[in-house]
Amino acid sequence: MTHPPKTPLLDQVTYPADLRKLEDRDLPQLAREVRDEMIDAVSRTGGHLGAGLGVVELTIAIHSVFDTPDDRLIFDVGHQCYPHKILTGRRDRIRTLRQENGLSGFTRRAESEYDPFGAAHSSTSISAGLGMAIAADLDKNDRRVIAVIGDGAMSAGMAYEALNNAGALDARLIVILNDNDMSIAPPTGAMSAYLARLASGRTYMGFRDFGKKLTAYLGKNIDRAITRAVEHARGYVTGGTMFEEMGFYHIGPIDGHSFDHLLPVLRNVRDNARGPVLIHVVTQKGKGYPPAEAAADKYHGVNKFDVITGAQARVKPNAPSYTSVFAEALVQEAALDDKIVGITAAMPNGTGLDKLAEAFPSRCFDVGIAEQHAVTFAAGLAAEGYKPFAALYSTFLQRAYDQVVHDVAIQGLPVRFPIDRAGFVGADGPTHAGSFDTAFLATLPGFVVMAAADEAELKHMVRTAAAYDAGPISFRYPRGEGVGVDMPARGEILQIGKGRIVKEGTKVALLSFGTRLADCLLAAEDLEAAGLSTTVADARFAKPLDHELIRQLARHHEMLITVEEGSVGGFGSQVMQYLSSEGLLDNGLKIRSLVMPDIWMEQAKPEAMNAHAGLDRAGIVSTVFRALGHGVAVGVAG
Ligand SMILES: Cc1ncc(C[n+]2csc(CCOP(=O)(O)OP(=O)(O)O)c2C)c(N)n1
Ligand SMILES: CC(=O)[C@@H](O)[C@H](O)COP(=O)(O)O
Ligand SMILES: [Mg+2]
Repeated sequence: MTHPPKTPLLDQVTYPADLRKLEDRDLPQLAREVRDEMIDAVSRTGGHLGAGLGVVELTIAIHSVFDTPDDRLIFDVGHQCYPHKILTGRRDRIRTLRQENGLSGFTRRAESEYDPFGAAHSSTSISAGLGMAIAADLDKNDRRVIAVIGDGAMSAGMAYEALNNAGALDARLIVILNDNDMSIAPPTGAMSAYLARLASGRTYMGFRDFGKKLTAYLGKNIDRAITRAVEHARGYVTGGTMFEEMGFYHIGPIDGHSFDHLLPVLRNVRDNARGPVLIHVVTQKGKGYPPAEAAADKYHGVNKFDVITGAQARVKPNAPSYTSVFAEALVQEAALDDKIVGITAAMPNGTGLDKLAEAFPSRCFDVGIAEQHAVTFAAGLAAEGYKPFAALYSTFLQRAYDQVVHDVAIQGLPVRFPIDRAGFVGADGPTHAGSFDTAFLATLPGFVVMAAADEAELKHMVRTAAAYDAGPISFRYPRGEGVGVDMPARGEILQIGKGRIVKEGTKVALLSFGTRLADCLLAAEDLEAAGLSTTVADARFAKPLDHELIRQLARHHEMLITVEEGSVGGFGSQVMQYLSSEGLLDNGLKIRSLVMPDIWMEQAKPEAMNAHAGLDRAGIVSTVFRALGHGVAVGVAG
């Protein structure tokens, strides 16, 4: 590998049509060059490396055999799509990955006609593919639809809902199961074990007999009912796979890095498949880059790195990450209370629950990519007197909302919800932003909804949640590092529903919910310098609200501004509801509610996103000036 890479063959390929002009014998070289290009690019941008390295040959083979973009190719999650982007007219922008105004780190319809469906949350590809396959049938169009889904993504219930429906509809859908025996962490669950048995139990098929068998099953002029009966009988004789029992013709396992395996199978399926087909390919996450192959996480998500050594750039943090503060606080409380248990949905490292698993392996559960199950599993534990901490990213908690309402809130079960990645997350963009959790939780009767203003507050909230058994309780905190405050040896138990005044003033009141407090304090300095005496308060709770604090701020200030890194409908809306219902808006109080803007904000650095949203120091100051009728507007705050 040279750096920057020499790519004479790839230089001839801008789109798949160029790729399809190459001979089969050229494709291994093309794969080497795509890999080199991708490693070089991600070494400069950071991003998801391991998954894409594992599907270089598969991506090339699919674009070589199928007539993309007319044949639809959908990647599940989409974090493995960098080779696909390099081969579909976006190589020239691949070094803008996940940056402001750059390429998305996932597939996006708005970005390319080669991305027929956006992704980022997992396990959606089969459903979307089925929709497109049925649309093709209704249009009497013979386009093919291919969904590439990983073994990790196959641990989510939605994938089975789709398989179940596809099998029944006998849809012409091609599902390629990319089995690299990895999720972000090593996979969990019975499905993973089943796939491992399939991958090891059934030797790679010889292609002569395979070709005859596949053509016999898939043959154009043989009545489908007969072939399905034959296939079903085969299942009884040879022990059909779960996929076959669900109506799919199951092919594989085949070697997902061998063009000698991939090309004949894909061509045969392209030319003969009449019903749903599942092709089981076995690949290696991180393939072709030794530092990734050797890493426990296969370089799933990496910072910028040195291509030669694989050493990732590490910025020395000024303060511990919120995730590490949560994890350490939880382990500390779990050591004192054996009813505390942790649940993660395939994100042990991302949520920090790997630390709980190390300390108390029998009290930490990785349920796979199964957020709905995670929440109701936690509810079951709570029903039996345990104290479950279901740690989910804000964006992924969205997937389990009905479970939160129906299984936890209505029953008033004391499930604890540590909500990580709350607010803007930066490089992952709108699909991963933690925008809505306050809005969708604070509307639920009986829910306690907290937000940590800094890492010390987070430690208090972990202790408070551990001690709170009266019903469901959540606490949100952002991606990244804290602000560098002094840390208590152990968190304190906060009084439920009580906020705190951080700075006394008389004219303007800034009421913060969450980590925007730091910017509120800086804005207060600027406002004081402009002669505006400013109070800063930390609400701590969006539910129950601190009515006494809010009344005091409303009655003794000319202006009240709420600030939160969340969508409209959250904390500020709760405060407005209270103020209006109490008649506290009837005496001319100037009020503004600063929230994340009502747009899908594309990826950028989180601080830039907060500035664009008017949620930073300058945006808060300009809002006050505008509301008081003087000064210039800064930022785009609405
Ligand atoms: C609903 C949801 N939960 C969690 C995640 C986080 N996540 C991203 S990729 C991934 C693992 C995917 O594993 P697999 O499908 O096997 O793909 P691989 O990385 O192995 O190629 C997870 C858990 C997500 N994207 N969506
Ligand atoms: C693809 C995916 O969904 C995860 O890898 C996600 O990008 C992780 O986000 P963090 O980097 O914030 O842990
Ligand atoms: Mg995998």
